Amino acid sequence: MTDTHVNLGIIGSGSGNSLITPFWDDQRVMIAERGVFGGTCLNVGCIPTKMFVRPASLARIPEEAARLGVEQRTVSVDWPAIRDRVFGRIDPISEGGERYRRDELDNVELVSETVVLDGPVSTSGPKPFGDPKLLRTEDGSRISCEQLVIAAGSRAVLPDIPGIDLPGVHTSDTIMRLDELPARVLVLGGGYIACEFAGVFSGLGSEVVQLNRGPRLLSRSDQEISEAFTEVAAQRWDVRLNTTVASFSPAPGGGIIAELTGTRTGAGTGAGARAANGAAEASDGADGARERIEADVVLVAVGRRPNSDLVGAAEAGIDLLPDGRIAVDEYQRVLAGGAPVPGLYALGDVCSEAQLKHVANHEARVVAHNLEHPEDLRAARHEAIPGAVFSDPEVAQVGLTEAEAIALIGAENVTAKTQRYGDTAYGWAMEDEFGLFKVVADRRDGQILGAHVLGYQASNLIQVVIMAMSFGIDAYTAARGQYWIHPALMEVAENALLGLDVPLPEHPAL
Ligand SMILES: Cc1cc2nc3c(=O)[nH]c(=O)nc-3n(C[C@H](O)[C@H](O)[C@H](O)COP(=O)(O)OP(=O)(O)OC[C@H]3O[C@@H](n4cnc5c(N)ncnc54)[C@H](O)[C@@H]3O)c2cc1C
Ligand SMILES: NC(=O)c1ccc[n+]([C@@H]2O[C@H](COP(=O)([O-])OP(=O)(O)OC[C@H]3O[C@@H](n4cnc5c(N)ncnc54)[C@H](O)[C@@H]3O)[C@@H](O)[C@H]2O)c1
Repeated sequence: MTDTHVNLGIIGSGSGNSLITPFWDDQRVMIAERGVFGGTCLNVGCIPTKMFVRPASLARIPEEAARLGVEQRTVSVDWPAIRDRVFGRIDPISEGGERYRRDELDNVELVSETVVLDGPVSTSGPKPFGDPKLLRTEDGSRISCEQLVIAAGSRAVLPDIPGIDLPGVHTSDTIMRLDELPARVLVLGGGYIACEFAGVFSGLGSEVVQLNRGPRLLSRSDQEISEAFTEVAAQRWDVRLNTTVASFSPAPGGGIIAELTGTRTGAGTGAGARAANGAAEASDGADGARERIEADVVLVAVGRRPNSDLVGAAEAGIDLLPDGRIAVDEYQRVLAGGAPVPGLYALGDVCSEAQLKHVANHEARVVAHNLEHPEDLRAARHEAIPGAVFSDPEVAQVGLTEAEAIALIGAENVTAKTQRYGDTAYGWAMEDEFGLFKVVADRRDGQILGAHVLGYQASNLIQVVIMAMSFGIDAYTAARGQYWIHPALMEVAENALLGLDVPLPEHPAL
């Protein structure tokens, strides 16, 4: 590649790819992608994982049907067919997107390799974009960018455990492409990714053992929801809490042996747990030897780190947060020495606290506007960011947990209501046993501070509270200012809102 100058440079083809709007049709654009075109969400994240979640949920239906007097059987699970359906749809989208960027746009150059910042960034220079931002490719070519966006994402953290590099030890990047459904899966971690894959593999019929370092799964969720999720998960697969892995080693007949460390508490009691306990080689007997678990594959899901190092951010003098994220201001402008670098933006996992696709996409819309309108910058909105864990059961949340609300405004000013699905009409129809819809609000004015949902369709049911929070609708008005279809499951949200101890507005809706 020869040295070149572009009006817009973009590092990363995930949400970064959406920045190339028609505005740039007559200007030079360079987009760099070191991996598979389209980024995490499309290729190894949100989309394929949820395409596995759906068949896993279907495979579990007989358990629920039996409670309602219907006998069904999941006869078989065809892993290669499920996998090929997922990637048969995704891979062509990635390939088509790459082809379009590479071949069909005269003004856009796709650089399919790692690019890094070449030298320190400058907070001065001519208005409005400052000094050019310089990049270096692997072959040493230089790209000078009038404006540059770092949308370099994040990658799985691999803890320093002996044997972590054995072939049977996977991250979410590789585990979905396995040749066959593993009979025994060991999942390390208790967050989003670990809980989603534990749900998928146990639903499809694998024996799953999930190890978490802390005392609860989804420990950043509201405590009541996290405890309830941990309890239900432990009935479906084997959950080991306060436990991690000291080492991995190859098992004699293939597979992996994990040597555990930590106190073993909270082990599951349900069908999945019993099956998986059978696969565990408990050997922490009187001799003090550590317990060992043998599995066909291991999934390591203990967090993701921002890719700021892969773009040479520290070397270029960019401010980094303690966890390695690039520091940005409210307009998504990258900071150096505490000051914004003109014409240099970051978005998505490389800079955001919430590593979520809808956040990366919102920030991309903000950055797209700011690139095109440098004299009319718009700020990103980071309030009421929702998230959902598509495990079995689902968990969804928005805003503050009850504990966070108490810490912020004092226990005397917080009201919370947890409505059980099972105490609503549709919950009776479902014979629901564990679903919860919790709302947290400010007792003084009824402002909704957060919502936390566990159970069927949690990711959809929560949207009504996200909307109320986003538009500043108080809890009473959200509940009584609209009709709720009877007897839809959504009544669980209405009942939770009505159960809060909040003042009535001046003219309360009836
Ligand atoms: C298994 C899994 C499931 C997920 N499920 C969900 C979900 O259900 N809902 C949700 O909201 N979020 C989910 N997420 C999170 C979501 O995928 C991310 O938040 C989102 O994709 C981040 O987008 P991004 O554009 O910031 O980064 P990415 O999409 O990761 O794009 C960054 C790109 O930059 C490239 N790159 C990095 N450095 C360089 C360099 N120096 N030179 C050239 N290229 C470079 C990378 O190769 C990468 O392709 C999931 C994540 C995972 C891993
Ligand atoms: N549905 C979604 O929106 C979705 C799905 C997947 C991923 N994501 C995003 O990706 C991010 C990363 O996901 P993640 O699950 O890897 O990380 P996470 O930060 O959500 O959870 C990491 C978990 O691993 C545990 N842990 C850490 N070190 C450990 C060790 N050595 N042994 C055992 N347990 C250990 C932690 O206690 C924690 O429970 C999420 O925070 C989320 O933002 C979102």
